[in-house]
Amino acid sequence: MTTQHRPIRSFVLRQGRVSNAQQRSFDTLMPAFGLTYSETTVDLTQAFGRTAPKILEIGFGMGEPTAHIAQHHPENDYLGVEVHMPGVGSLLKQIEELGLTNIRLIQHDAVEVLKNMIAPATLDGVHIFFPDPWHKKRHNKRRLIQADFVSLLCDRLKPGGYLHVATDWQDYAEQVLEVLNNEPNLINTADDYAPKPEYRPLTKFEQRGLRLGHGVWDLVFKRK
Ligand SMILES: C[S@@+](CC[C@H](N)C(=O)[O-])C[C@H]1O[C@@H](n2cnc3c(N)ncnc32)[C@H](O)[C@@H]1O
Repeated sequence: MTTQHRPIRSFVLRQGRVSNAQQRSFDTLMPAFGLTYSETTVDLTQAFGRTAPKILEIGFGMGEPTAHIAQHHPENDYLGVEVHMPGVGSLLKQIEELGLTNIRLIQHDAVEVLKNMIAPATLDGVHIFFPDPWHKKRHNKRRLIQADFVSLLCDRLKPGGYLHVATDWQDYAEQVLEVLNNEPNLINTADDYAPKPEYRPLTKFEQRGLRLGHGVWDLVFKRK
């Protein structure tokens, strides 16, 4: 176990302009796989056209883990929320290439989506992989995982549903652990950090980081 603070992936994610291919995927596939943000709750059964476990992913970035997980778990439906348009285009392209039918996307702020579009007790799981670390002390308050946000997540999770957070910043991991431990509606599935669940793929950045001795922390909690 390492105690370094260097990020493995956070700065690797390309936050650049939308490529032509991403734009094309966005234009052609968003009508089929995208949900428009609205201030009324969405019927997820209708949106996916079937009854199946519904997993929300917040901030999927370029979407490789999302596509991988959806491909290997066709029994589940995955709702991805991301603000970054090249990422949305990139995941749509993977949906097309892999022929996936169990992903829907919303390009919007996930906090507003949770508040307004997701009905209470509807989610079977929530994935938050490598949330922006906001590593400067004065920016820590911008971090997504805070007590109010976690309480909102708990309200939207079904009893028995899970929350899975992964981060490569040790001090963020410690903060997440503290916030989740303090949420009365959650119970830790491990003593503190969890082993990486089988479904979360190791990306090449993570593999490289692990080879260099950097750490990644998974936290998996269950809704009571
Ligand atoms: C460090 S990246 C990680 C991306 C991806 N999960 C991964 O593992 O590669 C964090 C992502 O969260 C997205 N994000 C941050 N705040 C968000 C919010 N409030 N709603 C939706 N997406 C958000 C950012 O646009 C960014 O793509």
